[in-house]
Amino acid sequence: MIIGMTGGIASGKSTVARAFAALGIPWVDADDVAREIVEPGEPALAEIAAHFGAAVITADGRLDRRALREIVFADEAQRRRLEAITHPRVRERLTAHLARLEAQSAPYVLLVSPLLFESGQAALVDRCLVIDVPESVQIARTAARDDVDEAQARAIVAAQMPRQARLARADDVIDNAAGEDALARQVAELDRRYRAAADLPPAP
Ligand SMILES: CC(C)(COP(=O)(O)OP(=O)(O)OC[C@H]1O[C@@H](n2cnc3c(N)ncnc32)[C@H](O)[C@@H]1O)[C@@H](O)C(=O)NCCC(=O)NCCS
Ligand SMILES: Nc1ncnc2c1ncn2[C@@H]1O[C@H](COP(=O)(O)OP(=O)(O)OP(=O)(O)O)[C@@H](O)[C@H]1O
Repeated sequence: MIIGMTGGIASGKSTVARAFAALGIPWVDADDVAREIVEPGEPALAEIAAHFGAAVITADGRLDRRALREIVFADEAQRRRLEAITHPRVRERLTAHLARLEAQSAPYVLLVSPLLFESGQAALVDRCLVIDVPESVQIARTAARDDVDEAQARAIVAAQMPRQARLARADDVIDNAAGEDALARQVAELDRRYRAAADLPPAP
């Protein structure tokens, strides 16, 4: 069984994934895979350089992520162009990662992705788990964590699926506006349900 975990920027996906990992559940993160496919030498990086120009490539030939971020979150057409280059490759590599994880005979596995619904990755999973927080919490946590100002955090949130639309597609929801204790309880309860669905005993 593959659980797709999603939520907007800074909703807490990595934090929740670590809590599942502590219960023995393996996971793959779409943001990590999206980084792998633009490493030097990868065809996606060459396509990005051809379309966006030298301004998005650093002196040592790597992707200048900040420069590209500033372009694509200010211009939807450019963001769509970037996604046309990256998303098919991300999906292809995720499929291979998930097959490898499933072969490890874990009770179930997690695909963690900010764009599970937006980029067609939901087709790769059996159930969708949404990590839900109000937008104000997302913006505050993004600005506190990343090298991103509040206006850009708002632009990134605006480029993602609206909160209510995401919730409407959820099979399960974790409310991550509450504290870490409440989060741990919700993860333990879901883990019990997922193991029961997979017909396996609970974690010790
Ligand atoms: C624009 C890029 C270069 C910015 O890089 P940066 O290191 O600043 O951010 P990072 O990759 O860590 O992403 C941070 C968050 O931004 C959000 N985000 C990233 N890409 C997108 C997008 N196309 N649409 C909406 N939100 C996005 C996600 O919530 C993500 O978790 C990078 O995000 C990118 O290449 N995006 C396109 C690939 C993609 O869609 N990745 C998302 C997972 S498939
Ligand atoms: N329940 C919580 N209470 C307080 N802070 C939290 C909680 N959950 C997560 N955070 C903090 O919020 C920030 C975002 O969390 P995290 O990195 O897990 O989100 P994410 O959804 O994986 O983000 P992204 O996809 O943007 O990388 C982190 O700084 C994290 O420590």
